Amino acid sequence: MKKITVIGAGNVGATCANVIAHKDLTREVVLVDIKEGVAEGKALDIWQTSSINNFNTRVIGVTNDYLKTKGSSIVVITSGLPRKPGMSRDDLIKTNAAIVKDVTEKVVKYSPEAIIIVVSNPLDVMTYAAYKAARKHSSRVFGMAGILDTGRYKAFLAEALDVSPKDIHSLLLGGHGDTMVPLPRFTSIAGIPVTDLLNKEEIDKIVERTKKGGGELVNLMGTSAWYAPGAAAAQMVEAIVDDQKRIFPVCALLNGEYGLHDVYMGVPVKLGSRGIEEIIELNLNKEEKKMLEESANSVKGVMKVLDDMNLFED
Ligand SMILES: NC(=O)c1ccc[n+]([C@@H]2O[C@H](COP(=O)([O-])OP(=O)(O)OC[C@H]3O[C@@H](n4cnc5c(N)ncnc54)[C@H](O)[C@@H]3O)[C@@H](O)[C@H]2O)c1
Ligand SMILES: O=C(O)C[C@H](O)C(=O)O
Repeated sequence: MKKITVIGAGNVGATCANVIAHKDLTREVVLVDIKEGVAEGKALDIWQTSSINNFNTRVIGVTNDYLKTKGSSIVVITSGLPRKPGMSRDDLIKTNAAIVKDVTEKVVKYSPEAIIIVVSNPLDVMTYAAYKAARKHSSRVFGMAGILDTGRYKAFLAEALDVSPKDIHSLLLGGHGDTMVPLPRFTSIAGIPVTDLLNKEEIDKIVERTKKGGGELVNLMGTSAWYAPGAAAAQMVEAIVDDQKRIFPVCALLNGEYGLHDVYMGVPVKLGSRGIEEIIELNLNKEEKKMLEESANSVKGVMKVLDDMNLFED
């Protein structure tokens, strides 16, 4: 049985631990937070739903006690500030980079073999920071955003078409920001191309709403989303625990794929027990390539801010 740790017991971390427990993937989930009592309380609350929701997974909460995370196979990092209305995800970099570096070093000390899934924002650059801090192969350090972003895209499409979201398949590339690249050309409803079912104007409207999907929720709630993000990270955990070889858009380190180097961004990957087992390269048209390049430039701009912070030796 694999031990799973979730760092950060706030909105996303607690939701993720809760969904993992409901899936009954493992015996033990450790939830860690820096705030005294928060992880302990939420873990106990989740555990007390076990007889109601019919699962065995024991969720244990700890305050900053990494010894309890020892030997974890998978660690999800959600610690860090969420944005407020008027902020971009990139505005979080200074605070969250220091947090992500610190927690990753502690995680790796006690669980050197762990696969790390980063959720903290700005996602692509925080995943890069975790990769630098973890000093392990990039197939074992990656980020969650694409499942969330395609989840939003599918929800909007399901509503527009009045069909089940379960029948919608789609892909998305790029950074987890307003330059993300949803791909209508790779979107189908039970195999039927979406372009046969909706006109360009209707699709464009849904693509634009998807790109700003995080901000829409921040404006509604005063903080960012958690149900879909927590469930999306749990779906990645499930694919790894069960060696499912699922194809998901995941924030991965690119080393030449899509003509990009040394940058973390969303691309389709095969996810299994070894982490990222393959990065899938799509045959993009000129317009899609241009949008991906723009997205990469935007992520690189934020990487420069991280570099200037001099948190890492090399
Ligand atoms: N990748 C995505 O798609 C996605 C989606 C949603 C949220 N996020 C990001 O996830 C992060 C968490 O969001 P949230 O809504 O759960 O925020 P939150 O404020 O509800 O929770 C964050 C938690 O992290 C804890 N924390 C802070 N520093 C810590 C440390 N050093 N060690 C352990 N715990 C620490 C806080 O005490 C808090 O409980 C944010 O950065 C947010 O932007 C990313
Ligand atoms: O939008 C945010 O700040 C949080 C997250 O990245 C999201 O897309 O919900």
